[in-house]
Amino acid sequence: MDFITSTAILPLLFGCVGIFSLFKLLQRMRMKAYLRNAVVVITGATSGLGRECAKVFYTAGARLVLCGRNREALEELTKELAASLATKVQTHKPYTVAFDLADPGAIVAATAEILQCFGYVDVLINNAGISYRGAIVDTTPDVDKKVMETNYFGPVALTKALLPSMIKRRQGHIVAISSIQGKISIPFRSAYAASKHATQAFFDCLRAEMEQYEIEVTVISPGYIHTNLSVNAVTADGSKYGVMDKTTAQGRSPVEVARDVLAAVGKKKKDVILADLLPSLAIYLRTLAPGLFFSLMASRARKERKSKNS
Ligand SMILES: NC(=O)C1=CN([C@@H]2O[C@H](COP(=O)(O)OP(=O)(O)OC[C@H]3O[C@@H](n4cnc5c(N)ncnc54)[C@H](OP(=O)(O)O)[C@@H]3O)[C@@H](O)[C@H]2O)C=CC1
Ligand SMILES: CCCCCCCCCCCCCCCC(=O)OCC(=O)COP(=O)(O)O
Repeated sequence: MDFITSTAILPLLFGCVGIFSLFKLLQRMRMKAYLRNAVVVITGATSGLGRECAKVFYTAGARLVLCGRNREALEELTKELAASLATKVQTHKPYTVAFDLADPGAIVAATAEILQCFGYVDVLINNAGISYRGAIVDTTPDVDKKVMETNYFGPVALTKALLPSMIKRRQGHIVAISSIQGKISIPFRSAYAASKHATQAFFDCLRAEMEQYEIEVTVISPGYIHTNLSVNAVTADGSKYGVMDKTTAQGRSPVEVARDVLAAVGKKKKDVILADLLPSLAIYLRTLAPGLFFSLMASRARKERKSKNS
């Protein structure tokens, strides 16, 4: 046995580890080269995950176009990035473009402004979004529309507006920040879950249709992240929810999630779930045992209703 170990198994083991390390190294080098100097547009860069994505892509040497509604917050972020410590790669001063994704008219003008910054776009990260809290029976159609405009129609319109220039160059990468709720629906999130399911469906179609032009599509579905998403959420009557939910507060750090987004984009992943075991299992349960999943969700709705009424 000792003879076999020393003459066959150990060299084989070292060989495998060596090949694996070399593969990882090459993958990292390819990823860095892909993102260095790439023109990356990030929507919702004023806060939360978008803001952290701006930092990691900036540090990776990307040429950024930062988008959001709040012009001052975008300028502030640009200054913060410029003041950040020197990195190993050359960094570039970001451009900013302020517009409202829920305003279809604004997207046409914003696209022209985005394309003027560097002349083309390599990566579009559709990150901006709002969440929602409410019962379906109490929710006004205007609230459903607002969530769909921000999370679905806006990103779809921006993507479509940027596609012709990507197709012409036969180069580009579209990223959609969806959610675990783009894979499963949980009670009292109807408009949000619907917008994220629509996002998943649209960008899955886009991936298939863009393959001929070598344009990549990545859909990223995170679980809870510690941002202001719940605070900024809209309620059934259109007012701001204004509460930092426990689930949000206990969510992953946006810094870590932004690093995972950078890696997913760099590796040109097609579909990525960034969540703990339970949400990941829930996705399987929804597919393999839908009846059981629906019972669990109904019980969750009962409990939530009870705790609200008590
Ligand atoms: N936090 C979480 O638990 C999770 C978040 N996600 C997703 O991550 C993405 C980022 O959210 P997160 O960082 O958490 O939340 P934040 O509320 O911190 O950030 C949302 C961003 O979207 C922008 N935004 C909102 N509405 C509009 C609009 N009408 N037009 C343009 N920009 C808009 C905001 O910018 P401004 O207000 O300046 O316009 C802000 O920069 C969202 O798509 C969300 O669904 C997914 C899973 C979990
Ligand atoms: C085989 C055993 C399987 C057990 C499965 C039990 C079912 C557990 C349900 C788990 C539900 C997870 C929901 C996760 C939701 C989530 O991560 O959402 C991310 C967001 O987008 C958050 O937005 P919100 O506005 O809702 O805070």
